Amino acid sequence: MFDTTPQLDCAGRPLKLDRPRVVGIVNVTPDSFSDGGEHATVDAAIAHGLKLAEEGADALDIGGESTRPGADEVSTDEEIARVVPVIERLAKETSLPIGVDTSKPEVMRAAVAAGAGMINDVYGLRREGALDAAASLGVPVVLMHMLGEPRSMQDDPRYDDVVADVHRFLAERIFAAEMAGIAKKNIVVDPGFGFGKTREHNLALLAQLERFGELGVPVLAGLSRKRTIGDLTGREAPRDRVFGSVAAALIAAQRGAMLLRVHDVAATIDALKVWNAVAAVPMPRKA
Ligand SMILES: Nc1nc2ncc(COP(=O)(O)OP(=O)(O)O)nc2c(=O)[nH]1
Repeated sequence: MFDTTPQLDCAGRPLKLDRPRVVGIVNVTPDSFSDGGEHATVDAAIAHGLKLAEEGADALDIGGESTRPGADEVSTDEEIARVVPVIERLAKETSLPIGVDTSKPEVMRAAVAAGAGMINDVYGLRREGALDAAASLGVPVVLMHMLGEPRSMQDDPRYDDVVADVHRFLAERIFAAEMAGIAKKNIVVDPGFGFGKTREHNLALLAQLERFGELGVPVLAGLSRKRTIGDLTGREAPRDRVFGSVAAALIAAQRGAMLLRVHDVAATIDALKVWNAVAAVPMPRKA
């Protein structure tokens, strides 16, 4: 009997989507909003990736350029120098699917050559050459919504209807990806929490996350340690936003997210274990 459970084939490393899966974040950056500088060196990032794998992450996402509002641009060479050694070592020392969080085609190619099996692009493959690079690499892609550019996206984000607008954008990016030769089974979408959104926009997107399931591809949610969590909980420091982040991850899972991109892997996995146990309980037939 064929196993019909959807899964992503990340360069030979399967990521089964039979239940919400946890993607651990490894930022090899000096200035990430969430953990800037904590894992900025290659060795520190590798150690952090191994720790997240130990904690039970289902996949890792390696980023070499901060995408926070106002972040400094990183050159292609610098970004490659940051992520490739980390990807190489983590691909060797773990059996986890490894994503690269980049928008640059050259970084995508170098990362996949080093062992990455998924491309996570906050620009939704809109940069010059990105669609063709991703199509030629043949690995799953995460298409995320962002309003404008990181530098200015939070200045004064406005939408007619944020859920409908983001939904339309993602539908267009799925179409563009398929036209470029990316198979639909290799496409994941992400509403891009915090990428040109106010707190109200982020809450509307989370409340109506199920709408994105209509696009026919898995949904990834990345709320971990973000400003909206901080605003709601009064936790100024990102590392103090674990409980709020876990709550948001659970809500996203309940509303259809199959991939949860988080910093706090162990805490999120514990919460999902409780959620999965309850989700597995057979419910009595409705009369
Ligand atoms: N698909 C996806 N990718 C993302 N990459 C970075 C960040 C920002 O978070 P972080 O990586 O912790 O910070 P920084 O970009 O400052 O490194 N958020 C997302 C997200 O929500 N979705």
